[in-house]
Amino acid sequence: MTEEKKGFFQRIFGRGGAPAEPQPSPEEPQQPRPSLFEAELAPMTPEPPVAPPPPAPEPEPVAAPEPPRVSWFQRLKAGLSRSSNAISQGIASVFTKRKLDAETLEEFEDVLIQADLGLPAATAITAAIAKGRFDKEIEGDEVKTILAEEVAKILTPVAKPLVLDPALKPHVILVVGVNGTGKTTTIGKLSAKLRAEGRTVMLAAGDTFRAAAVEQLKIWGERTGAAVVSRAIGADAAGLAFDALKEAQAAGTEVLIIDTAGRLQNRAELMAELEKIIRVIKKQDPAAPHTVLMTLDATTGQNALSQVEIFGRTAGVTGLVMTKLDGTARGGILVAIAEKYRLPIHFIGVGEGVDDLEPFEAEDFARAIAGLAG
Ligand SMILES: Nc1nc2c(ncn2[C@@H]2O[C@H](COP(=O)(O)OP(=O)(O)OP(=O)(O)O)[C@@H](O)[C@H]2O)c(=O)[nH]1
Repeated sequence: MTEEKKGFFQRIFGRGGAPAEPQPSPEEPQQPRPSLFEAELAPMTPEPPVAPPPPAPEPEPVAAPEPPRVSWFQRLKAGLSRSSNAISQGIASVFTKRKLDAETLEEFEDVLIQADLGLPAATAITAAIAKGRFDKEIEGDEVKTILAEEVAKILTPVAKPLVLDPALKPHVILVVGVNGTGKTTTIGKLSAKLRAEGRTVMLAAGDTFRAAAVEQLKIWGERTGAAVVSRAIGADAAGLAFDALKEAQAAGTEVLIIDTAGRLQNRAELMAELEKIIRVIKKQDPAAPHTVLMTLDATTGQNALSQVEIFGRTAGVTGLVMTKLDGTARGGILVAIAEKYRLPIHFIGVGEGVDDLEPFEAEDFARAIAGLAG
């Protein structure tokens, strides 16, 4: 993890936001806290000193420190441990010889492919390891460092903040993705961030198939102070999106986030419905949706590639959010996706809570997947 992380909002929205929460620093010496009791009894005018001086106040009992919340990097690292363990074990079993040779490199390439990084990335990383080191001694830790550097090279160009245009009222964000990938939860988290920044937000419950999804969005709306537009179950999702945009325009809302029903990318009729939603939104504002966010479940392996391919083509995805990176993620796939599609990755989800959405940081991710400390 980078030593000094910029403020969340600065990084994601490119302007000043809520100040970062003060972090507890256990090493710092405790400043003696002024006693409230003494302050209340302090005389208004100084009195002549009275001997003997009062005994020193009893030290205040120090409350037991609250157990620190697991940092998002620790959760990311734990979430990626399935991938990083497989890679670490692969490195330990492959780099057993004293000198680096072609067989070792080939076996290492296989380890990376098994970890979902994809052939082009695996080849590039293996070539970087071979460069200048062929027939020389190499340690596992050196391999990990090079791996992290090479993964960071692939991910850095796509680690981009989500930029909202403040001139738009509203800036329309359409959220798409396969069932259960975390669309509604991500919308709730995003809404919370935007509201904390003081922006007005409207949520459109475009998953008109599932009553539970509409309810879930309403709860997020209530929790985050965002208006929610919904219709009866079974209503036309495109019509709802159209109405929501009209309402947001009339109200001068700054950000409209439209939820959509989850759909498998190979269901042509559902993908056609998504196209219709976009067509109808464009009737109201030809430039909208300004952002098409796609959620990807990090526990999915290779299938994520075809999800990005087809949603990208059908819905014009402009950026990705990788969710569930706190679980048993198959993080390598993100490297393959970045290498192949070069779509911006705006955020990662590291839990189900409202604060568990973080800007995507290429270097942190690269170090975590290589099994290095943050
Ligand atoms: N651990 C973890 N769970 C998450 C994260 N994001 C979402 N979830 C959980 O994943 C499940 C599905 O999330 P939803 O937000 O309902 O997903 P969806 O894409 O809206 O689902 P559909 O409407 O069925 O398509 C819920 O149980 C969420 O709490 C995350 O970053 N980490």
